[in-house]
Amino acid sequence: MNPTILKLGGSVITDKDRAETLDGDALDAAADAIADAMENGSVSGLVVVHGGGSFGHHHASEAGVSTTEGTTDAADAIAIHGAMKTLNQFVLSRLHERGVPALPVNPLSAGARDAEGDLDMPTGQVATMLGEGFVPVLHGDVIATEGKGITVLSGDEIVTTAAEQLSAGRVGLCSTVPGVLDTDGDVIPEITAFADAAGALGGSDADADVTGGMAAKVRELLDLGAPASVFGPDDIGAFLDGDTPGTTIRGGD
Ligand SMILES: Nc1ncnc2c1ncn2[C@@H]1O[C@H](COP(=O)(O)OP(=O)(O)OP(=O)(O)O)[C@@H](O)[C@H]1O
Ligand SMILES: C=C(C)CCOP(=O)(O)O
Repeated sequence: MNPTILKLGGSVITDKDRAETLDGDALDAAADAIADAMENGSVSGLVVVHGGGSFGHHHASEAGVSTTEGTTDAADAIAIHGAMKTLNQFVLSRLHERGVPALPVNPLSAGARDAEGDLDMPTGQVATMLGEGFVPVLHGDVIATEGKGITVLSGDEIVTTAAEQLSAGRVGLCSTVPGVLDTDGDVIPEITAFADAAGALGGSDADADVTGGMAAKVRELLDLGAPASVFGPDDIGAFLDGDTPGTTIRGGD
């Protein structure tokens, strides 16, 4: 099976400017699109990953923790991780309400980074869940990091790692924007090098973002040996049905 990996941006399913605030309507719409695609057979194996939005980013920002800055304070780690599990529970419930057999996978308990920052995240449990017909739902999290305590692991990094290890057939990242935008605000159809969009690329509009917004997303996806789509919330259904909405990012093989 070559599963489809779909990331729901934290900025889509939460109000990123207000701490621990869900965007229930946006999450319902995303869950509807996923349930419809499962029901009509457009996707067989699906892995969902969601970002932090105002749950993870708010607590990480308060604690001064990012993908590179760590902490050895267990209370800070649990504040960030606990908020992500709360958001994960919301995502699971909305999927369950629609009959999607979603199961949680918490990265803190499943992986680590070495002193060079390289991520080791085994995905055997995800593959077995897929084989048994479940929809694994992973999320951005904190992760033990050699020499730094814990650091933040972004949902985007989980997407690229899982895509490689599971030989994903399709990879899609849903954010608040309809794709990667150029300096005129138009969607760039295809990016094959960072220079294609560098002039327009920035971080997230949200003050509390600790993982680098669109610029970090594009860098991450260029490292992936398979094409990935970046699109907005209205295009989740189209992506799951096999279209390539928004921006296609093609890195080297
Ligand atoms: N050139 C660009 N094109 C599109 N978005 C851009 C660009 N430059 C900066 N951005 C910002 O990047 C944001 C997307 O990154 P962000 O990290 O917020 O995404 P997300 O994955 O949806 O959320 P989260 O990180 O919480 O999961 C957009 O909402 C926009 O504010
Ligand atoms: C802030 C935390 C804990 C996760 C961040 O994941 P992202 O929103 O995908 O960048």
